[in-house]
Amino acid sequence: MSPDTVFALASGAGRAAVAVLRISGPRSAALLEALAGRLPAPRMTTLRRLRHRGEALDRALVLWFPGPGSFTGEDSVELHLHGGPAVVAAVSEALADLGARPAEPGEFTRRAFLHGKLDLTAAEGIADLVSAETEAQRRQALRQAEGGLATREAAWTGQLLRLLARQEAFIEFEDEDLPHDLDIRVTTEAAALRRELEASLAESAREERLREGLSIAILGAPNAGKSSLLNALAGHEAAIVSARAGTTRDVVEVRLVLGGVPVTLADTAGLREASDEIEAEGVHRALARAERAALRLLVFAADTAPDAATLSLRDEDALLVGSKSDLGPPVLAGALPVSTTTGEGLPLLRAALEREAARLAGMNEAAGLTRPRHRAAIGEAVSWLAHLETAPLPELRAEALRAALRALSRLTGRVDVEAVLDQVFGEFCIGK
Ligand SMILES: Nc1nc2c(ncn2[C@@H]2O[C@H](COP(=O)(O)OP(=O)(O)OP(=O)(O)O)[C@@H](O)[C@H]2O)c(=O)[nH]1
Repeated sequence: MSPDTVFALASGAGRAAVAVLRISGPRSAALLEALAGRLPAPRMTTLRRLRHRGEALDRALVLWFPGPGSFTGEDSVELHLHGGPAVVAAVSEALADLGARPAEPGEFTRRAFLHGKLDLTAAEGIADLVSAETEAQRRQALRQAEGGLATREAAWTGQLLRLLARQEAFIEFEDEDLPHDLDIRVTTEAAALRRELEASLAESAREERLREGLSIAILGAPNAGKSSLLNALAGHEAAIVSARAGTTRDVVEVRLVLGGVPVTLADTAGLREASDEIEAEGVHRALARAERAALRLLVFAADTAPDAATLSLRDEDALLVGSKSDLGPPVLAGALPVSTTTGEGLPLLRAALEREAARLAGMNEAAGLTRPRHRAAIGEAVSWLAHLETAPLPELRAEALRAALRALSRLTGRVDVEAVLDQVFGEFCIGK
């Protein structure tokens, strides 16, 4: 059964100068002919009047992409319509009337994957490009869409296949004149590859934070000036500031961009023995947020002694802020003096935050793992390679290598281990 022919608005919804309707599937050419007359030359922009059942619908630029040289790999059409909702609706109705159906979310990219036009990591990169909000996210997404991660995966897969071919040769031609240390070399090289994969896992937290946004929590005693700090960094009055201790009860969030990294900055309830159950819940939420945040801003006011609850949150992912510096020097050595009243220290704090954002969520040198799905696949390959190192028999080691290959192939969703292995092993043939 041939697949449906689908259509969807590729540009944003609502009124616009131009709306792009995309059509993909075996009936694309027939639909275009029905609406616009004879087919234009492939990939050439042509101005046509679109008609359906005797009714003129629009004058539009039409493009005809014969498969497989299209985004989806199928016959495809693009209609660049006038962007009014009524025009889009009329042309969509005509397409449905002619037997096409509206596409599901992501269906064009899914079809491109099924036709081998891109692998899963590239498809994810395209999804990330569409939702990228900052410059660093755009660069990260583009690198993945252009095959950065797939290239690394291919290199790792290539290494594993060579190891497997050698391990198989060792099993199959055991009695023959093979280098006697072939078997040991497989284990040593597998261990080196395992360490490389582990390094990519260690780096993955930064890439994931960049893709998802970095979480920063502001913590401190009641009245330390946390809400004032959030408002100063956000540039607007997001949180209520008052002289009454215990004003902030829930977590208040603002979105910022720091050094190209999208950040969620959260103001939290002051840490102290709560006087009622609402405040107790607020403190509970503050501590939960502190736990989840990649970076903690610990705020100590110049007019109060450092409190134990906030002090206990000090670690390498905490930045100490000495607030209300207009009232005196910070009470804690190493705290950055800041006053939201005079503005002192705010540029320095912002610079420190940008540095931390780059450290915690910057792009890596090599294309990295940006999703839990990637981490899971690599993590599984790592545990199979660790397994190999202790496996007592060559057959078990070969099996561990196959399992590692299968785990890796889930990254791109494209590699057929057996097929590639036939090819590699065929080349390896030792005169037999
Ligand atoms: N002198 C001075 N006062 C400040 C400064 N920042 C905040 N304050 C005052 O300190 C009091 C508490 O400020 P908030 O920002 O509400 O403090 P908070 O830590 O969010 O307080 P809770 O919500 O109770 O936990 C208010 O009266 C502010 O005006 C500052 O830089 N200098």
